[in-house]
Amino acid sequence: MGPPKQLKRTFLGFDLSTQKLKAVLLGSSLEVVAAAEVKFDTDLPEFRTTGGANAGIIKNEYFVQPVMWVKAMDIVLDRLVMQQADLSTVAAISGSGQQHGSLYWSKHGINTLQNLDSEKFLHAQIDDSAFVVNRTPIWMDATTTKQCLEMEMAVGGTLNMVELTGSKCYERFTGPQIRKIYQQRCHAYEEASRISLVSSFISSLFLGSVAPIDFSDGSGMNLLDIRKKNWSKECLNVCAPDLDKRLDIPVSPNSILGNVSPYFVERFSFSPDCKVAASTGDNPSALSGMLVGSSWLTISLGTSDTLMMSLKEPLNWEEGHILCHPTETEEFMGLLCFRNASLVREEMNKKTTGGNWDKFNEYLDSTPRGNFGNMAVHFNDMEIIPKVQGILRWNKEMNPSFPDAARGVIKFSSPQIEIRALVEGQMLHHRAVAEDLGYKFGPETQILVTGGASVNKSILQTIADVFNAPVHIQDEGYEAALLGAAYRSAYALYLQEAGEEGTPLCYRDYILSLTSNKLSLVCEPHKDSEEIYAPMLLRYREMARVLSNPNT
Ligand SMILES: Nc1ncnc2c1ncn2[C@@H]1O[C@H](COP(=O)(O)OP(=O)(O)O)[C@@H](O)[C@H]1O
Ligand SMILES: O=C(CO)[C@@H](O)[C@H](O)COP(=O)(O)O
Repeated sequence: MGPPKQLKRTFLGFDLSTQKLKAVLLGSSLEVVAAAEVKFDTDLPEFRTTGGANAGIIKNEYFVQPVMWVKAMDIVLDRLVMQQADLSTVAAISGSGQQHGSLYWSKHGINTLQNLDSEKFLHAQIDDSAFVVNRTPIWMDATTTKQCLEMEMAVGGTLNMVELTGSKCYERFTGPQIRKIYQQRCHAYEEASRISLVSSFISSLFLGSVAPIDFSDGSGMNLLDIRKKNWSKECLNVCAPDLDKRLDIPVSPNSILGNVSPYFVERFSFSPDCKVAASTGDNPSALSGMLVGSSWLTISLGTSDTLMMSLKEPLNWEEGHILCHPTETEEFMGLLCFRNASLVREEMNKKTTGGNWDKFNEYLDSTPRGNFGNMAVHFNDMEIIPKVQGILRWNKEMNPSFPDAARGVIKFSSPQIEIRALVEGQMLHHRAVAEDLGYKFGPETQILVTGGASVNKSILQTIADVFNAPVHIQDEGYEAALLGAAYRSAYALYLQEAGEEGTPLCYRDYILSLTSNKLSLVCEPHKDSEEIYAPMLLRYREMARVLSNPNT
């Protein structure tokens, strides 16, 4: 007799983020059984991405070809199989997707999705003709200022948009992006039978039909009423005509959407009973993968740097975002996203050390906290908060009464000082934005960091010092967004199986009852951190102001 069914169960999670598609297979104790990834720049060079994205000819325009993501799915599944991953044991699947990006399905594409031939690769079937927009906008795109203004004006102003959807209109949010396509490529909009987010696209592939959008990732569109957890008719109307049909009704991120499509049963031996759960955005998924209490601040250092926190009630933030919570579905999450993050650190690393992170850390560690008064703000691309672009360096004498130097013409005297000024400047920026929105850092603050750069202890130490709080990482060694996807699939299945009977455990209790994934304290702030960084926070704010208004 084989082991009981429960013991053989595994859970499959995907994270389709900016630079990679990652997959993880978790066993019944949520331990990692197999993992694989596909890096777009290097594994799929034919798509010519840099940092996972294609830059357009217009300033601040970024897109990808959706077929790249389909091809990546073919490869990542093959890589799992090569590791002897037994996909017949998968009980449920879910995904995490970079937020805000959108895909526009043609009628033909939907038909293909529903009738996949298991003898062929996905990308040989779901090809360019499956989408009516083949340069599909992703979160890095910031070309929709006009549409943002129009949408806000049509709902009665910025505050009304914030009150309704949890965010003012942001260029990368999906609503303004859809409106731009409707205005500039009216024919393509008309031909688009359905619109997916990157997250719901992952579920769609496995379901064999276009999956609904979950209301946590749906909160990143400027279209969802975050209190009602449904589309706001007002926002849909001011965005584009007949949008409700193209979006379908949003669902809870804890939903099971159906069984895996026959394609995966025939090609990869998935069980026909394997369930496909709703996928969600990578930041909500990261919060789901970080099993901490609501008082923790969580930080993801992915392509973007993001700060996330759980909130009982939605706040009316004029900057930043309030999203529906991905697991405690009556609650909310706060999200602050910063564009100038890993790619800026990476560029500095290339320039100063030829791309050697060990050397980068050696340089960072060789300079004192506070950097002898040298500070920098690096907004290489237009930052999200504040909406400013440019680089500014100040040494200790520099202040706003030296406007010429303030324009960033001076470079520091050594790579060591450059690197510390960059990393301290980024973290001061993140802290200042959070504080300015009312987030209180105090002796009780604890931070959990995830994302690609969370392996870097010297950056984590700078975070501990600038935020004056202990920094932890998860022991598992996999990123929280990816783990969160697999965890959520397990929970969605548990809820479905619990049915109407009894009171099911809440997400955190259920996941903690299965997993032994622990946190490790990696860095404590130095005793004099507040003394050093409190005045630098004030100086950072002044630098951001000067950068916004160079003539003042
Ligand atoms: N040792 C390191 N130190 C600092 N940053 C690192 C290190 N290793 C990887 N990274 C950064 O991690 C980023 C990728 O993070 P990841 O979370 O995988 O991105 P995404 O999820 O957005 O695709 C890279 O851009 C790289 O700069
Ligand atoms: O735009 C946002 C959040 O609002 C970004 O955080 C994207 O969700 C991309 O995430 P990463 O690939 O950087 O993890």
